[in-house]
Amino acid sequence: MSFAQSLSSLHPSSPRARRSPLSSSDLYPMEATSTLALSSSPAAARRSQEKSAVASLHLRRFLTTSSLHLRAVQSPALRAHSSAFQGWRRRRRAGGLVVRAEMFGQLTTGLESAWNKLRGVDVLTKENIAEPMRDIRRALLEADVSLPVVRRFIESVSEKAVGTDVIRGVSPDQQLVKVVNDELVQLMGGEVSDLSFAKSGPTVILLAGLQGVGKTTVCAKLALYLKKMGKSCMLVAADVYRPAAIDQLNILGKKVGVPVYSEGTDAKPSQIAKNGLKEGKSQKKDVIIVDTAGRLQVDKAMMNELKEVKKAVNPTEVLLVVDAMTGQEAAGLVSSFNDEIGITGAILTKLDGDSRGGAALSVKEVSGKPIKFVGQGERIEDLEPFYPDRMAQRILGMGDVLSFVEKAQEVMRQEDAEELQKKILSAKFNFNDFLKQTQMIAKMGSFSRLIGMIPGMNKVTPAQIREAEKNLKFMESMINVMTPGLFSIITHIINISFCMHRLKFYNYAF
Ligand SMILES: Nc1nc2c(ncn2[C@@H]2O[C@H](COP(=O)(O)OP(=O)(O)OP(=O)(O)O)[C@@H](O)[C@H]2O)c(=O)[nH]1
Repeated sequence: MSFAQSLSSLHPSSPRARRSPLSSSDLYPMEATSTLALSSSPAAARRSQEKSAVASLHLRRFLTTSSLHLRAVQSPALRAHSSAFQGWRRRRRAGGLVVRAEMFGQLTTGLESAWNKLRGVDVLTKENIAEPMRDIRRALLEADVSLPVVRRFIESVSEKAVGTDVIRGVSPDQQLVKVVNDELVQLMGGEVSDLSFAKSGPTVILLAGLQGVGKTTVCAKLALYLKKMGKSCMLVAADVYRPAAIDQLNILGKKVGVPVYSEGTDAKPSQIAKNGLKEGKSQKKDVIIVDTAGRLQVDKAMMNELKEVKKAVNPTEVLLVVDAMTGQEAAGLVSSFNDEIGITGAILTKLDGDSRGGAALSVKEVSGKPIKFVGQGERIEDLEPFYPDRMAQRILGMGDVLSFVEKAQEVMRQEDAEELQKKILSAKFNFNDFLKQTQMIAKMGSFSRLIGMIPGMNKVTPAQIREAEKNLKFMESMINVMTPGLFSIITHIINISFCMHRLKFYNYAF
C-alpha cells in the first residue's frame, strides 16, 4: 500500500477506518505506523511532508486508542479489552510513549489540593472546610468511588472535622488529614481480615471471578504466601473451559513448588474439585486451593457451576478475585457474587496499575465483604494481605514504611544487613556489594512500588523512576563486564578521589 493510500484509508468513510474498533493495529499503533513509514515513497523531496503526516498519524492513532480505552473503562463489555490494553500500556512504557499509572496516584493528587486550601486558617469551621470538602468529594468521584459511599464519607468527615478539638501544635490542614485518614481506614474495613483455617482436615479455598482477572495467578501467589507461613498446599485445576489454564497452573505450581491436581478438560469441575480434595487429604495437605473458570460476564451457568463446586468441597474460604482497574464495578461484582453463591471475601488484583482506587475504597462499604488480599504486580511474590491503615497512608501520600520493612526482611537476612553496615562504616563497600544490594532491591519489587512506600517520595515522577531504573541497569552492566584487574584499578581510582575529596573537605590545600 502506498503512503498516500495509507493516509486516505484513515478517512472515517474508508472501509479500513470503519473496521472493528479494537483491532490489533489500534492496540499497537507504533507497529502499524512503522509499517506505514517503510512503505512510503523514498523521494527525498517528500520526506519532510511524510514525516509530519506520520507524526499526525501517531497522534491520531494515539488519541483513538486513548478514547477507546476510556470507552472501555465506561462499558462493561469492553472492559476485558481495557485490561489487555493496560497491560500493553505498561509493556510499552520502555518506549517512552506512555506514562505508567501509579497506585492511587490520581487520588493522592486530588486530595492534596484539599489540604492546600486550608493553609493559613486557625480553626476548622463549617464554612472554611466547605471548599476542601468539595475537592475531596471530586477526588473520590474521579477515583470511581460510588456516589452513596462518597456522600456518607463526606458527611462523616465534615461532622468529625468541625467537632474536633484543636490540638496544640497541629495545624487545621493536618487535623483534616487525620480525620480523612481515620475515615478511609474505616471505609476499607478498619482491621486486616485474616484467612480462616479449618479446625480439622484441610482448609479449602475456592477462587471465583470473571475472565482474566488473575485467578490462576492468584492460586500460585496464595500458595507461595501460605508456604511461607509453613502450610503445605495443593492446587486443583477446575477451569476446564480454557485448556491453557491447566498448563498455566502446572507451570506456576512448579514455580512455587506446590503439586497441582488436574483431570484434563473432559471431567466436570465439581468432580475434579471433589477428587482433588480427596487427593489433598491423602497427601495430608493443609490447604487446597481450587481454581475455577471465569466468564466474560456474570451468567447463570457460571453461578450454577460455582454452586456445584462449592457444594462438592464445602470450602472454608470462597474468595472472589476482582480487577482493581474496574473501579466501583468491582464492588458491585462482590455484592452480586455474594448474593448468588455466598463468599467470604475478595482479592483485589492489579492494584499496581490502579491510579484511582475506587475498588479498594468501595468493596467493603458496598458489599459488606472484606478485601483479604491485594495483588500488586505480575511476579509470584506480589500478593499481600490487605491492610486498610497502610492503604489509607498510601492514599494520603504518607508511604507505607511497615510494608517496606517487611519486604526488606523477606529478601535480606539480619546478619547480611549487619555485615553490609560494617563494610560501609569501614569504607570496604565495593562494587560487588553494590551489585548485591541492587539485586536485593530488585527482589523487593518494582522501583515505582518501593518508592511509593517511602514517605515523602510520592512526588517522584514516573519519568524520574524510569531514568533511575535505566541508570541502575547501565551501572549493573558496567560492573558485570569488569575483569578483576580492571575492578581493582577502578576501586583504587575511586579510593584516591574519595581521599582527595575528604582532604579538600578538611581544608587541606593542594
Ligand atoms: N499487573 C498485574 N498483573 C496481574 C496481576 N494479577 C494477575 N495479573 C496478570 O493478569 C493476566 C491474567 O491472569 P490469569 O491468572 O491468567 O487470569 P484468570 O482470571 O485465571 O483468567 P481466566 O482463566 O481466563 O479466567 C496475566 O497476564 C497475569 O500476569 C496483578 O496483581 N498485577
